[in-house]
Amino acid sequence: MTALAIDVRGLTKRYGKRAVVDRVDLQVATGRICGFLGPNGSGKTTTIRMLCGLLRPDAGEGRCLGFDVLRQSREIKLQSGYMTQKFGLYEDLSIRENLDFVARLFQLPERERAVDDAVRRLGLVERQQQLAGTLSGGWKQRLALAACLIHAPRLLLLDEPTAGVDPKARREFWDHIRALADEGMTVLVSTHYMDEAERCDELAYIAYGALLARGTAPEVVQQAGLPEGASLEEAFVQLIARAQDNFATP
Ligand SMILES: Nc1ncnc2c1ncn2[C@@H]1O[C@H](COP(=O)(O)OP(=O)(O)OP(=O)(O)O)[C@@H](O)[C@H]1O
Repeated sequence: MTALAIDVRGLTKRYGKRAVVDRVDLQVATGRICGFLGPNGSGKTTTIRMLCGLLRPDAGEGRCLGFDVLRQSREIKLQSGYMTQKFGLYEDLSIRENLDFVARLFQLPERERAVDDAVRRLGLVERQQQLAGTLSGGWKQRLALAACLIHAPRLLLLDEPTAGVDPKARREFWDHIRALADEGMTVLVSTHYMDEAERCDELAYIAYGALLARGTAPEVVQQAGLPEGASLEEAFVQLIARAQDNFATP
Protein backbone atom coordinates (compact mmCIF):
# COMPACT_ATOMS: atom_id res chain seq x y z
CA MET A 1 0.00 0.00 0.00
CA THR A 2 1.20 3.55 -0.78
CA ALA A 3 2.39 5.28 2.37
CA LEU A 4 1.09 8.62 1.11
CA ALA A 5 -2.57 8.59 0.08
CA ILE A 6 -2.28 12.18 -1.14
CA ASP A 7 0.99 13.40 -2.61
CA VAL A 8 0.70 16.45 -4.86
CA ARG A 9 3.03 19.30 -5.70
CA GLY A 10 2.43 22.66 -7.33
CA LEU A 11 -1.30 22.11 -7.77
CA THR A 12 -2.69 25.17 -9.54
CA LYS A 13 -6.10 26.19 -10.88
CA ARG A 14 -6.69 29.44 -12.73
CA TYR A 15 -9.94 31.15 -13.63
CA GLY A 16 -9.10 33.88 -16.11
CA LYS A 17 -5.87 35.44 -14.96
CA ARG A 18 -6.44 34.62 -11.32
CA ALA A 19 -4.91 31.54 -9.70
CA VAL A 20 -7.57 30.50 -7.19
CA VAL A 21 -5.29 27.64 -6.13
CA ASP A 22 -1.66 28.52 -6.46
CA ARG A 23 1.14 25.95 -6.34
CA VAL A 24 -0.26 23.90 -3.46
CA ASP A 25 1.87 21.06 -2.11
CA LEU A 26 0.02 18.55 0.03
CA GLN A 27 0.97 15.20 1.45
CA VAL A 28 -1.31 13.09 3.64
CA ALA A 29 -0.23 9.69 4.91
CA THR A 30 -2.56 6.71 4.66
CA GLY A 31 -4.92 6.44 7.62
CA ARG A 32 -4.54 10.05 8.74
CA ILE A 33 -7.17 12.76 9.11
CA CYS A 34 -6.00 16.03 7.61
CA GLY A 35 -8.07 19.13 8.39
CA PHE A 36 -8.24 21.64 5.57
CA LEU A 37 -8.86 25.14 6.84
CA GLY A 38 -8.99 28.61 5.38
CA PRO A 39 -11.28 31.61 4.95
CA ASN A 40 -14.26 31.57 2.57
CA GLY A 41 -13.13 31.58 -1.02
CA SER A 42 -9.57 30.58 -0.20
CA GLY A 43 -9.51 27.60 -2.57
CA LYS A 44 -10.45 24.59 -0.43
CA THR A 45 -13.27 23.27 -2.61
CA THR A 46 -11.26 23.82 -5.78
CA THR A 47 -8.32 21.90 -4.30
CA ILE A 48 -10.55 19.04 -3.15
CA ARG A 49 -12.15 18.80 -6.59
CA MET A 50 -8.72 18.58 -8.22
CA LEU A 51 -7.66 15.86 -5.78
CA CYS A 52 -10.65 13.65 -6.49
CA GLY A 53 -10.34 13.94 -10.25
CA LEU A 54 -13.38 16.18 -10.86
CA LEU A 55 -11.36 19.21 -11.92
CA ARG A 56 -8.23 19.15 -14.03
CA PRO A 57 -5.36 21.19 -12.58
CA ASP A 58 -3.76 23.80 -14.87
CA ALA A 59 -0.37 22.99 -13.39
CA GLY A 60 1.16 20.70 -10.84
CA GLU A 61 1.55 16.98 -10.51
CA GLY A 62 1.18 14.17 -8.10
CA ARG A 63 -0.79 11.18 -7.02
CA CYS A 64 -3.86 10.27 -5.02
CA LEU A 65 -4.00 6.66 -3.85
CA GLY A 66 -1.02 6.05 -6.10
CA PHE A 67 -2.89 7.25 -9.23
CA ASP A 68 -1.73 10.17 -11.34
CA VAL A 69 -3.99 13.20 -10.71
CA LEU A 70 -3.66 14.32 -14.35
CA ARG A 71 -3.99 11.00 -16.15
CA GLN A 72 -5.89 8.63 -13.87
CA SER A 73 -8.83 10.66 -12.61
CA ARG A 74 -11.23 7.79 -13.30
CA GLU A 75 -9.34 5.43 -10.99
CA ILE A 76 -9.19 8.12 -8.30
CA LYS A 77 -12.95 8.73 -8.58
CA LEU A 78 -13.69 5.03 -8.23
CA GLN A 79 -11.62 4.68 -5.08
CA SER A 80 -12.44 7.89 -3.27
CA GLY A 81 -15.57 9.27 -1.65
CA TYR A 82 -16.39 12.94 -2.09
CA MET A 83 -18.92 14.68 0.11
CA THR A 84 -19.92 18.07 -1.25
CA GLN A 85 -21.02 21.06 0.80
CA LYS A 86 -24.63 20.73 -0.33
CA PHE A 87 -26.82 17.73 0.39
CA GLY A 88 -26.86 16.07 -3.00
CA LEU A 89 -29.19 13.12 -2.51
CA TYR A 90 -32.83 12.72 -3.48
CA GLU A 91 -35.19 14.17 -0.90
CA ASP A 92 -38.17 12.20 -2.19
CA LEU A 93 -36.40 8.85 -1.90
CA SER A 94 -35.93 6.97 1.38
CA ILE A 95 -32.52 6.50 2.96
CA ARG A 96 -32.36 2.98 1.61
CA GLU A 97 -33.49 3.98 -1.89
CA ASN A 98 -30.88 6.74 -2.01
CA LEU A 99 -28.12 4.33 -1.04
CA ASP A 100 -29.36 1.74 -3.52
CA PHE A 101 -29.31 4.40 -6.23
CA VAL A 102 -25.66 5.27 -5.47
CA ALA A 103 -24.77 1.57 -5.40
CA ARG A 104 -26.31 1.23 -8.90
CA LEU A 105 -24.25 4.17 -10.15
CA PHE A 106 -21.11 2.37 -9.03
CA GLN A 107 -22.45 -0.86 -10.54
CA LEU A 108 -21.65 -2.73 -7.36
CA PRO A 109 -22.01 -6.48 -7.82
CA GLU A 110 -23.53 -7.09 -4.37
CA ARG A 111 -25.72 -4.05 -4.09
CA GLU A 112 -28.03 -5.20 -1.34
CA ARG A 113 -25.18 -6.19 0.91
CA ALA A 114 -23.36 -2.91 0.30
CA VAL A 115 -26.53 -0.97 1.24
CA ASP A 116 -27.04 -3.13 4.35
CA ASP A 117 -23.44 -2.52 5.43
CA ALA A 118 -23.68 1.25 4.92
CA VAL A 119 -27.02 1.46 6.74
CA ARG A 120 -25.66 -0.53 9.66
CA ARG A 121 -22.32 1.25 9.81
CA LEU A 122 -23.91 4.71 10.10
CA GLY A 123 -26.67 3.66 12.52
CA LEU A 124 -29.42 4.19 9.94
CA VAL A 125 -31.20 0.83 10.30
CA GLU A 126 -34.24 2.16 12.16
CA ARG A 127 -34.70 5.01 9.71
CA GLN A 128 -33.88 3.32 6.44
CA GLN A 129 -37.44 3.70 5.08
CA GLN A 130 -37.65 7.39 6.03
CA LEU A 131 -37.68 9.91 3.18
CA ALA A 132 -34.39 11.80 3.00
CA GLY A 133 -36.25 15.10 2.72
CA THR A 134 -37.77 14.61 6.18
CA LEU A 135 -34.42 14.05 7.93
CA SER A 136 -32.81 16.66 10.20
CA GLY A 137 -29.48 18.17 9.15
CA GLY A 138 -27.45 15.75 11.27
CA TRP A 139 -29.16 12.67 9.85
CA LYS A 140 -28.81 14.02 6.33
CA GLN A 141 -25.07 14.32 6.88
CA ARG A 142 -24.96 10.76 8.10
CA LEU A 143 -26.81 9.60 5.01
CA ALA A 144 -24.43 11.59 2.82
CA LEU A 145 -21.48 9.92 4.54
CA ALA A 146 -23.08 6.49 4.09
CA ALA A 147 -23.47 7.27 0.38
CA CYS A 148 -19.77 8.22 0.19
CA LEU A 149 -18.81 4.90 1.74
CA ILE A 150 -21.00 2.59 -0.32
CA HIS A 151 -18.27 1.65 -2.81
CA ALA A 152 -15.68 1.06 -0.05
CA PRO A 153 -13.35 3.94 -0.96
CA ARG A 154 -9.86 4.28 0.49
CA LEU A 155 -9.86 8.06 0.60
CA LEU A 156 -12.57 10.43 1.83
CA LEU A 157 -12.67 14.04 0.70
CA LEU A 158 -15.19 15.86 2.84
CA ASP A 159 -16.06 19.47 2.05
CA GLU A 160 -17.45 21.14 5.17
CA PRO A 161 -19.44 18.02 6.03
CA THR A 162 -20.83 19.37 9.30
CA ALA A 163 -21.74 22.93 8.32
CA GLY A 164 -24.97 23.87 10.06
CA VAL A 165 -25.16 20.62 12.03
CA ASP A 166 -25.73 20.71 15.81
CA PRO A 167 -22.86 19.91 18.23
CA LYS A 168 -24.10 16.44 19.21
CA ALA A 169 -24.53 15.35 15.59
CA ARG A 170 -21.16 16.87 14.74
CA ARG A 171 -19.51 14.88 17.52
CA GLU A 172 -21.14 11.65 16.35
CA PHE A 173 -20.11 12.39 12.79
CA TRP A 174 -16.51 12.81 13.94
CA ASP A 175 -16.64 9.57 15.90
CA HIS A 176 -17.48 7.86 12.60
CA ILE A 177 -14.62 9.63 10.83
CA ARG A 178 -12.15 8.60 13.53
CA ALA A 179 -13.35 4.99 13.45
CA LEU A 180 -12.87 4.93 9.67
CA ALA A 181 -9.35 6.36 9.96
CA ASP A 182 -8.53 3.74 12.59
CA GLU A 183 -9.41 1.15 9.94
CA GLY A 184 -7.00 2.74 7.44
CA MET A 185 -9.17 5.30 5.66
CA THR A 186 -7.42 8.54 4.74
CA VAL A 187 -9.53 11.65 5.25
CA LEU A 188 -9.14 15.20 4.01
CA VAL A 189 -11.84 17.33 5.60
CA SER A 190 -12.47 21.03 5.22
CA THR A 191 -14.01 22.84 8.16
CA HIS A 192 -14.38 26.24 9.76
CA TYR A 193 -14.82 24.78 13.24
CA MET A 194 -11.85 24.98 15.60
CA ASP A 195 -12.97 22.01 17.72
CA GLU A 196 -12.96 19.90 14.55
CA ALA A 197 -9.50 21.17 13.62
CA GLU A 198 -8.34 19.97 17.04
CA ARG A 199 -9.60 16.48 16.26
CA CYS A 200 -7.47 16.15 13.13
CA ASP A 201 -4.09 14.42 13.06
CA GLU A 202 -2.69 17.23 10.97
CA LEU A 203 -3.78 20.48 9.37
CA ALA A 204 -3.32 22.42 6.18
CA TYR A 205 -4.17 26.12 6.17
CA ILE A 206 -4.88 27.87 2.88
CA ALA A 207 -5.59 31.53 2.08
CA TYR A 208 -5.67 33.39 -1.25
CA GLY A 209 -5.11 30.02 -2.92
CA ALA A 210 -1.73 29.48 -1.24
CA LEU A 211 -0.93 26.99 1.48
CA LEU A 212 0.33 29.02 4.46
CA ALA A 213 0.95 26.32 7.06
CA ARG A 214 0.96 22.56 7.37
CA GLY A 215 1.51 20.05 10.12
CA THR A 216 0.19 19.11 13.54
CA ALA A 217 -1.64 21.74 15.59
CA PRO A 218 1.52 22.69 17.59
CA GLU A 219 3.50 22.90 14.34
CA VAL A 220 0.92 25.24 12.80
CA VAL A 221 1.05 27.42 15.93
CA GLN A 222 4.82 27.53 15.60
CA GLN A 223 4.66 28.36 11.87
CA ALA A 224 2.38 31.27 12.74
CA GLY A 225 5.19 32.59 14.94
CA LEU A 226 3.22 32.14 18.15
CA PRO A 227 4.46 30.68 21.45
CA GLU A 228 3.73 27.11 22.46
CA GLY A 229 0.24 26.75 23.88
CA ALA A 230 -1.33 29.48 21.73
CA SER A 231 -4.65 28.47 20.24
CA LEU A 232 -5.19 27.36 16.67
CA GLU A 233 -7.64 30.21 16.22
CA GLU A 234 -4.92 32.70 17.14
CA ALA A 235 -2.56 30.96 14.76
CA PHE A 236 -5.02 31.23 11.86
CA VAL A 237 -5.70 34.91 12.60
CA GLN A 238 -1.96 35.53 12.62
CA LEU A 239 -1.39 33.61 9.38
CA ILE A 240 -4.16 35.43 7.54
CA ALA A 241 -3.00 38.82 8.80
CA ARG A 242 0.46 38.10 7.48
CA ALA A 243 -0.92 36.85 4.17
CA GLN A 244 -3.10 39.92 3.72
CA ASP A 245 0.02 42.08 3.40
CA ASN A 246 1.33 39.81 0.63
CA PHE A 247 -1.77 38.81 -1.31
CA ALA A 248 -4.63 41.26 -0.80
CA THR A 249 -5.54 43.44 -3.71
CA PRO A 250 -6.23 47.11 -2.84
N1 LIG B 1 -15.87 27.93 -11.80
C1 LIG B 1 -15.33 29.05 -11.28
N2 LIG B 1 -15.13 30.14 -12.03
C2 LIG B 1 -14.58 31.26 -11.52
N3 LIG B 1 -14.17 31.38 -10.25
C3 LIG B 1 -14.35 30.33 -9.44
C4 LIG B 1 -14.93 29.10 -9.91
N4 LIG B 1 -14.95 28.22 -8.87
C5 LIG B 1 -14.42 28.87 -7.82
N5 LIG B 1 -14.06 30.13 -8.14
C6 LIG B 1 -13.45 31.11 -7.25
O1 LIG B 1 -12.30 30.53 -6.71
C7 LIG B 1 -12.11 30.97 -5.37
C8 LIG B 1 -11.95 29.76 -4.48
O2 LIG B 1 -13.21 29.12 -4.37
P1 LIG B 1 -13.41 27.80 -3.48
O3 LIG B 1 -14.85 27.42 -3.61
O4 LIG B 1 -12.40 26.80 -3.86
O5 LIG B 1 -13.12 28.35 -2.02
P2 LIG B 1 -13.41 27.67 -0.59
O6 LIG B 1 -12.17 27.86 0.22
O7 LIG B 1 -13.92 26.30 -0.76
O8 LIG B 1 -14.56 28.62 0.00
P3 LIG B 1 -15.71 28.30 1.11
O9 LIG B 1 -15.04 28.15 2.44
O10 LIG B 1 -16.55 29.54 1.04
O11 LIG B 1 -16.43 27.10 0.64
C9 LIG B 1 -13.31 31.86 -5.02
O12 LIG B 1 -12.94 33.20 -5.16
C10 LIG B 1 -14.33 31.46 -6.06
O13 LIG B 1 -15.17 32.53 -6.34
